[in-house]
Amino acid sequence: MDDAFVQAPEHRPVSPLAEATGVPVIDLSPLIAATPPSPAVLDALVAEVGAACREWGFFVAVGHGVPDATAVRAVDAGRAFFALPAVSKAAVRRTERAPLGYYDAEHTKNVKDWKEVFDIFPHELRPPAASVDGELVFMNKWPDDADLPGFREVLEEYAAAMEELAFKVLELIARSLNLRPDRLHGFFREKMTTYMRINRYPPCPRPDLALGLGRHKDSGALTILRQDDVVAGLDVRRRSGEWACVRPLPGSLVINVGDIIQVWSNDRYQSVEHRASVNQEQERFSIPYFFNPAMDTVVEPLPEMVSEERPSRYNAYGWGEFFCTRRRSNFRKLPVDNIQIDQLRKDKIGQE
Ligand SMILES: O=C(O)CCC(=O)C(=O)O
Ligand SMILES: [Fe+2]
Repeated sequence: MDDAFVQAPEHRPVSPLAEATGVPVIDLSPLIAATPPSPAVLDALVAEVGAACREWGFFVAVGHGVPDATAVRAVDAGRAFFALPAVSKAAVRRTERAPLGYYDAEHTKNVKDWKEVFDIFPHELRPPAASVDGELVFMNKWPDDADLPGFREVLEEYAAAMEELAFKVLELIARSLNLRPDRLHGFFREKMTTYMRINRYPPCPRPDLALGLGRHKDSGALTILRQDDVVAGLDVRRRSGEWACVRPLPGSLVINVGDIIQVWSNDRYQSVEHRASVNQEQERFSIPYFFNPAMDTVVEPLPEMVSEERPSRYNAYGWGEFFCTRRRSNFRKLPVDNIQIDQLRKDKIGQE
């Protein structure tokens, strides 16, 4: 196996993984019922979501209202895309300037991931007419409709369902932090940098040495992940340092808070490390939806989350620059690791 894929010994998959995951399973069905939930039911749901974000940074959502058929069509569309001949995939390959589309050489913490991906922006960002040199172009690259009829429509339908759910979860999170229900919505109204990805992790001859996706924290606000219904692979890092496998639960969606919610909440909620393991026998598919704010968002602890007893723990940073730097660096192996959110901490605790 190519050395580029080999993880440092301390980050190689360990076996056996923690048996029971313990990641909370939360039933969101009160949110999608024909009649709005009673205050008591809503309060109970908000408390559950708050506890999961505080203690795990992750939860598994059921009763989320996204029709299974919509998700299954999206996974099948992904499967068909990756099965296309290399030349068709190369036609929509990501470039340094236009970082959406197909890619098979992403690195996480400078080690190559055992995967191929296809990325779209559900709301494309058209470059301004007088585009600055080097500015990234977030326009989708769709495969030829003759190769893959209906591909685009299926993914757009799935992305629309994700967006609807993302705003509902955002409201639950705002409520759980004692904020106005729509307090966070404004960050996502215009020019949002939300993107959706289809991951394919091929079978790997040395799953003990490589990872489908190296350990990382999601840098955006929220991630909603449709895992493979059958093939396990998502591992979440516990405070103990142990990796726990989030076993597939058909029809569920795995939701986690990213670095931005950690910062907005001034550390009340945590963005937790996770990774994708691979195996020798079966390919695995997953579809993360990264719900990210507008390009011009300045991320810092919300004033409501800061007090004399709990001063702001982070320096403000420009999300657009952070995001674009990441997209650029994913393009190739760098001599240093990417900037991590902990480097923006005022106290630098936990800095790697
Ligand atoms: O494929 C998975 O299970 C995890 C994907 C993920 O964490 C990511 O793409 O950021
Ligand atoms: Fe992730």
